[in-house]
Amino acid sequence: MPELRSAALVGNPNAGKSALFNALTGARQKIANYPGVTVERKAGRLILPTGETIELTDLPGSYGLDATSPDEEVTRKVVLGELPGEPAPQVLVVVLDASNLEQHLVFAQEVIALGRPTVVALNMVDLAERDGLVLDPAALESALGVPVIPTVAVRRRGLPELAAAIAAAEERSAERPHPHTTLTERRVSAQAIAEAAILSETAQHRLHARLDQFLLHPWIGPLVLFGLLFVVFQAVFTGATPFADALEGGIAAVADQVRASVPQGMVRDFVTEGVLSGVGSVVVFLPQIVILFFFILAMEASGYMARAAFLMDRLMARVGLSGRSFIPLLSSFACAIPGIMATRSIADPRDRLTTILIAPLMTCSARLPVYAVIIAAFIPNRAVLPGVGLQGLVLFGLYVVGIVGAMVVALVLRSSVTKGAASGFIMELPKYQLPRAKDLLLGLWQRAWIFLRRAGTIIFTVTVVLWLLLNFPRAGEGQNQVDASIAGKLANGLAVVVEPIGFNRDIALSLIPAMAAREVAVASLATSYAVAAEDEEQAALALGEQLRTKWSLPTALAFLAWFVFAPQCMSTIAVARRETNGWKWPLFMLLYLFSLAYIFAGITYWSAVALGL
Ligand SMILES: Nc1nc2c(ncn2[C@@H]2O[C@H](COP(=O)(O)OP(=O)(O)OP(=O)(O)O)[C@@H](O)[C@H]2O)c(=O)[nH]1
Ligand SMILES: [Mg+2]
Repeated sequence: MPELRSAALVGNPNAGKSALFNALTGARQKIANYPGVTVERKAGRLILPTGETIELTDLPGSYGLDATSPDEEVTRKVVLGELPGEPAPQVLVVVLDASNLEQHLVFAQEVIALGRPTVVALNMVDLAERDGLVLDPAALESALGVPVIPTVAVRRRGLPELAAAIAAAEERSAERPHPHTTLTERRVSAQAIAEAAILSETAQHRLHARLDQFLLHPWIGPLVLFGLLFVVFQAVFTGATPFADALEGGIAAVADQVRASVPQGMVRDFVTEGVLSGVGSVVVFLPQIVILFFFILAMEASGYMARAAFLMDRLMARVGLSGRSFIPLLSSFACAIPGIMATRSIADPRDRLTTILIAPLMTCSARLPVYAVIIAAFIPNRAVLPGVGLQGLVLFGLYVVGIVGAMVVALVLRSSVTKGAASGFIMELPKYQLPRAKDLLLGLWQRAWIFLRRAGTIIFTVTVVLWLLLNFPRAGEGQNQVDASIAGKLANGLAVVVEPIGFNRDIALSLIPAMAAREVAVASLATSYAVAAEDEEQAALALGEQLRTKWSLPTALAFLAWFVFAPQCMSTIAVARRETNGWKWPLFMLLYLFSLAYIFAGITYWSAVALGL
């Protein structure tokens, strides 16, 4: 074989390819316990025991080389070397889930039959042992005709052996011509090979089977899911409050320090009004973000997420979608961008388009600061039932409105622009696993970092620009600075449009910069109130107190309703353009979401006024 330069990890979804990739290359690709996590190929550097460095590619999971979804197509093209200018990887590393051998052998045989240098990583042997399976790698090796290396990716077991086997992988096609086999033939032989490789099996599946009976029960299951989500939103409020208060106090103390030590003038105003009030008002939501992601990551790692998709399948079928759409939609709770990317695992193009179009309706974590600031200011912090706070309940309600909105929109789209029947849904349920503390902490750290980086880059930049636009031209004697500024004048124009739905000029002012990212709405409200403040004492007031004195309850509620729908995120539009190959659908998305935002904010405002709130 010519000098070894490249290898790729192939196998069924959820076999642990990305976990192996991370362990072998030191990368930090997302891993989670459900199929369809990786949707793009990703390359990294692997150093072999021989000292050579090769390029290792992580691929999306696949069930076969003739699969049709966009992510599986990537796998096929890379494996077969169909990408222009990119030769096929020299060594194929087939990753098998040892606890799910028979099923994973079906695709493995297809890859091995290509006759290329191949190594099998028999991964998750720890789970197989846990389930009472004793395997014989040697039997598997002789049945498959390629080296088989037992591994535990998450505990780094078997990695040096795997790397050595990659280095030693041999050219095989000449000696072992494989006839083309059909899927049925491969299924039959998969069963035979698995049987021969399994030395003994004790019935230890019982606990998990019982757990599934309970969690997948037609009506207990949804109840548990609903209850769980409910707990999450309660925790986001109650758990975060002390930390958020401490952060807020810290930022206020820094602002006081700046006021005391920097002489009065533009520099001081810039730091206190622009940076500390503006960016600081977003950063205080870090504890909420961390708590939300703690639950999301734990659900992903434990294997519960895929069960939730299974439970939702029936509901999704009613609106013309399948459980396949559930995972992209669920990812959209973090951010619509990975959510829209995750739709690549949906084979049916119309299912996929519908899912892309409704993904922005899922409440992404960027909305959390907006919701939380309004809820904390306007919704009394009292218990409706023992242990059930009103604030958490309202937050939960906002998430539900987003979900219901998405379902209604899906129903309408599926009977008009993306007309068609729901496609079937099959997804394998992953094994239950206890989330590993290290993975959880790493995941939380990554999410916290993403949040802080946004605050330091995009939110900071937009807030600085806004602060400049708010401060120039300077106000004359007796005139308010915001009224005199460029930003104030621009906002006056937009205010005419949004006044009918109960929005004031301050809100109009925050909506334009918030197109960059939703959290900017909070930062720009805080900055504009700090700039508009008559004196230092007023400027130092927390945003919540400013809102309470300046907004009516109907206005605050209309603002919440607006943010359930409004597509205020440039990056989402950009990703939708890339994933749908054109401007048509992102423009459609902008139009329908802004219309819904306007209509629902208006309905909310006028209903609240009519109710005398
Ligand atoms: N116990 C155990 N868990 C593992 C092992 N390898 C991976 N996992 C877990 O299995 C789950 C799936 O791992 P991934 O690496 O995301 O799987 P993948 O093959 O990349 O999946 P797709 O990207 O969806 O194709 C994760 O929860 C991992 O933590 C292993 O050897 N033992
Ligand atoms: Mg993966």
